[in-house]
Amino acid sequence: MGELRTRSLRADEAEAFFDVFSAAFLNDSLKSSGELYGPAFRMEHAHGVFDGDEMIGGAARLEQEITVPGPAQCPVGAVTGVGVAPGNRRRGVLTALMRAQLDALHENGTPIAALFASEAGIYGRFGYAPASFESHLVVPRGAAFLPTAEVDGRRVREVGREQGTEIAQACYSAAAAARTGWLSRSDGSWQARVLDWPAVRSDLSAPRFAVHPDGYVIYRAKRAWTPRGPAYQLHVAELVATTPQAYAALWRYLLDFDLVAEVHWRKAAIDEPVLDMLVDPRAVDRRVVDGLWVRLVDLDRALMTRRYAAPVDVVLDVTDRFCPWNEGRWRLRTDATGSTTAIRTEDAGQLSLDITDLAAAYLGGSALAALARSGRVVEHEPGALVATSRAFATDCAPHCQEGF
Ligand SMILES: CC(=O)SCCNC(=O)CCNC(=O)[C@H](O)C(C)(C)COP(=O)(O)OP(=O)(O)OC[C@H]1O[C@@H](n2cnc3c(N)ncnc32)[C@H](O)[C@@H]1OP(=O)(O)O
Repeated sequence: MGELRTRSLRADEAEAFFDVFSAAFLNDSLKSSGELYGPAFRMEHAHGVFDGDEMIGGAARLEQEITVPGPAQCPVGAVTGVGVAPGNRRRGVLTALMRAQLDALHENGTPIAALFASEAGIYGRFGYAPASFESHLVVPRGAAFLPTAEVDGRRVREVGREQGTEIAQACYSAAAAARTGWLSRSDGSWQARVLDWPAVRSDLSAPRFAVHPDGYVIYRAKRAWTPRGPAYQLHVAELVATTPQAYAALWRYLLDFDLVAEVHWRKAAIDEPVLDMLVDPRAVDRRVVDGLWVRLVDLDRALMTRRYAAPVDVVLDVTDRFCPWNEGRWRLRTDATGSTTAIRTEDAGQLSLDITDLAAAYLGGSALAALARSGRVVEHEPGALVATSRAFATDCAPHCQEGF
């Protein structure tokens, strides 16, 4: 085995990149995924690791914006397409890719990186932590709403892909800017989201679009006939509404669908409003798993981009094994006007924590006070923990219904 070299890729290396990606996921149909994902990202933003002339590992990133608490928009490196060809694993290929990628984001001033992890044990060592959680919901057909749920009576109608995408794009952009954890989307990302692509279709129908004047739902159907009758499933890809009444109308539409036994949504928020609208919330199957993983690339930029729930003045003593430029003591200070500074200080640390703890708390997904109970965050000055934890808290749980 030769010496490994890591470098950014050229546009003409897309085929080799997607070959590695498909080999890594043991899925031959991903070889053609360049068609699907190609328009979403630029190959020059991807890195490859080479053994001689052979590409044996790759990692890409999309340059997008994420809504952070405030709400405020923050540039994010959305990491995707990470894979190392079988037979080349545990040689440090991923480590080299993460090194190159985080150095590039640091150099170009992108404050945070984010990803969905295939396996939860991989990314903590590189400073990532789960920053949002998602619910897998299964709601039975016909589930009744409480009288407090007001359903907008205007009609929900089915439209084709082209019209549906146009309506969805406008509605999504209006909603995303206010929802912590939602990402901006390029035309390429939209294309990847709405195409009917066999590799991701599995046993589901092509995406279907149902629209309302103030919202939309993109879903796929799974047909099933049983001796007791039809038992179709509807699988929600995303449901977006700009008013609570439209949200209720879209859910009512799904829950009252003929032939259907269950509505599934794998990427619902953990505080999804439908859970508070049902007469019988126990009828819902709900499983919570990690969602978006975040890495603070530049701690100071990241901390200064978001807003805080309360004024705070605290010295954080931070460890960061993989990005040492974040290590050390930082004074985070916000005032009642929302003005925030995060600067290096020689003062004694009031809280000791790792960069992964700040990532976990960054969008409001985990409380620093809870992380302290697990021993990850240590308080050195009484009162510092509660004050800082409250400042990081958000009204609604962060959520990200992307799948990159
Ligand atoms: C954002 C995304 O795209 S997520 C998709 C990630 N890709 C996949 O899951 C595809 C299948 N898996 C792979 O391609 C590879 O196994 C990868 C990318 C997960 C790991 O690549 P490798 O080159 O083997 O990793 P590398 O040798 O750099 O390992 C670094 C460390 O991570 C650990 N590690 C690597 N993979 C895993 C894993 N799946 N679970 C737990 N630990 C892991 C290694 O043991 C090593 O630990 P050490 O530093 O204590 O020795």
